[in-house]
Amino acid sequence: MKNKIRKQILEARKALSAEEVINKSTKIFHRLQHFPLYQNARHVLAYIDFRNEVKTDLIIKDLLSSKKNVMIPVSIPETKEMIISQLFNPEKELAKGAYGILEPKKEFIRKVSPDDLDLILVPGIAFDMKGYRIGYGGGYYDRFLGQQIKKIPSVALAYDFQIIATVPRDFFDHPVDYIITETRTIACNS
Ligand SMILES: Nc1nc2c(c(=O)[nH]1)N(C=O)[C@@H](CNc1ccc(C(=O)N[C@@H](CCC(=O)O)C(=O)O)cc1)CN2
Ligand SMILES: Nc1ncnc2c1ncn2[C@@H]1O[C@H](COP(=O)(O)OP(=O)(O)OP(=O)(O)O)[C@@H](O)[C@H]1O
Repeated sequence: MKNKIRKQILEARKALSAEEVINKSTKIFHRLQHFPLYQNARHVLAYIDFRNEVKTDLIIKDLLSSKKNVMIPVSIPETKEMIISQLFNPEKELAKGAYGILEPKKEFIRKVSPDDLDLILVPGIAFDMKGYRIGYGGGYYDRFLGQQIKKIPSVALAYDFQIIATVPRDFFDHPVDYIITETRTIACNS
């Protein structure tokens, strides 16, 4: 079931033009900028978008220019775990890593404890209103969110068409707290 939904939504996302991706991502960025959790956050886990995901370049620039701490995930395919690394200069520090996603080059990996974060921005393929999520199937974010000692607020960034009626739930799934799309901000309070 998750596989079928994944395939369907990925097809729709693939069909977006570069212009649509930029327009929608810019709207999502502006909504995020008005969001108090974002305004007050000092340590933010972002992600580096790939394959037509909601773009994060404006967000990362905004955070860095506000002297905030930006972290990004580094995937470890062997264990399907991710470590998080602080990013200072996206132009200089990144190169293609696992799955073709941009990651810090070895010399720029600056490992940070997940407990030092105060906001997590979550990528994904499909979400429901309760915050349940379908990703690429690696379980990276489920493992990561399950690892936390204290609960850190999480905000998914998604296009409207990525919100579906219900995402099938597994015992290891961790719902996100909010979803921001180009037209709405959803509080999942599940
Ligand atoms: N931008 C971004 N970064 C992210 C994620 C994400 O969804 N988006 N992840 C969120 O979890 C993690 C990476 N997870 C991924 C898991 C699988 C595949 C993938 O391409 N899988 C192949 C099949 C397996 C393989 O090639 O080994 C596929 O889908 O065809 C990509 C990313 C960490 N970083
Ligand atoms: N906390 C966990 N401990 C062990 N295995 C887990 C955990 N979370 C998820 N898994 C495993 O990871 C696999 C992927 O789960 P799922 O399809 O829900 O991933 P996803 O949320 O779509 O992927 P991603 O988080 O990488 O975007 C499942 O086979 C599941 O058994």
